[in-house]
Amino acid sequence: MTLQRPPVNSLNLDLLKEMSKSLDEIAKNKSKAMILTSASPKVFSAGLDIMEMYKPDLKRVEEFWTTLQEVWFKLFGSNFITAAAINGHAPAGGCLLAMSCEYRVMTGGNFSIGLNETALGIVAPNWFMDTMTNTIPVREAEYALTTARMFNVEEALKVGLIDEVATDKDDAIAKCKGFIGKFDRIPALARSITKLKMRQAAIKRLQDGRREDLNEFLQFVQNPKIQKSLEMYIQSLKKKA
Ligand SMILES: CCCCCCC/C=C/C(=O)SCCNC(=O)CCNC(=O)[C@H](O)C(C)(C)COP(=O)(O)OP(=O)(O)OC[C@H]1O[C@@H](n2cnc3c(N)ncnc32)[C@H](O)[C@@H]1OP(=O)(O)O
Repeated sequence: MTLQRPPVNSLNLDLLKEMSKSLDEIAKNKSKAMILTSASPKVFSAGLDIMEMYKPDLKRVEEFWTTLQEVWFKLFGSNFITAAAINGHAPAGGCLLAMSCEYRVMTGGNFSIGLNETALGIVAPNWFMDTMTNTIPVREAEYALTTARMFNVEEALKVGLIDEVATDKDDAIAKCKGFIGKFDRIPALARSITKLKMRQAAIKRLQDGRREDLNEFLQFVQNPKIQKSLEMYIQSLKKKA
């Protein structure tokens, strides 16, 4: 699955809906595995489209959040094998997508990956945190989340946020295929049940608290202080350009 929403693959409602549909198709056509990557040469995904959260239309932003939850359920909780060929920056929601896969290969270069929400004055939801603690040790996750740490490729490898480094996108995809090939001699049902058991607690937590998570998000997004933080962050992104 190749993300292709220039310039930075930010996740707006339309892209999330497309991803949700594609994940359904992959599950339905009984594909063995999926590799998630990006058509951009330098950005895997810039995370959630901040413009969806800035001065939002309430009905749309509610659909935006529930679709994001759905994409996470379908990706994190998929039966099929998932790997991410991370060929560029992967902040926040971009990092979430990568961490929701079972294996991550990142191309070397001046790219960064991490959950930087606190830098925007916002708090990553519990299920973002759960996805991170499913990937790297809890202590490292707490430190990274509170400090909005963006890891460079070497640091990400060292902490276990990524599994391998690749020279370029083709190499990243080849390495993802290498990971997928490891399951050739493992019975598929045993593999997928094991994966889902390992992920069950995080999945159940969001299933049980889905409405509460949405309400919390809706409150956040209507909070004037959060809106101010988002406005300042958008300005800083524009100034950079
Ligand atoms: C309100 C309650 C919230 C509850 C919790 C929500 C959890 C949130 C999760 C998230 O994912 S929030 C999004 C966090 N993402 C970021 O902080 C990434 C910001 N972007 C960047 O750091 C950089 O753009 C990049 C990804 C490193 C790429 O850099 P590059 O130099 O290649 O591109 P830019 O010139 O910076 O950007 C081009 C263009 O795109 C706009 N843009 C960038 N990121 C986003 C984004 N996430 N959403 C919307 N738009 C984005 C950027 O402003 C530029 O626009 P123009 O100036 O061309 O108009």
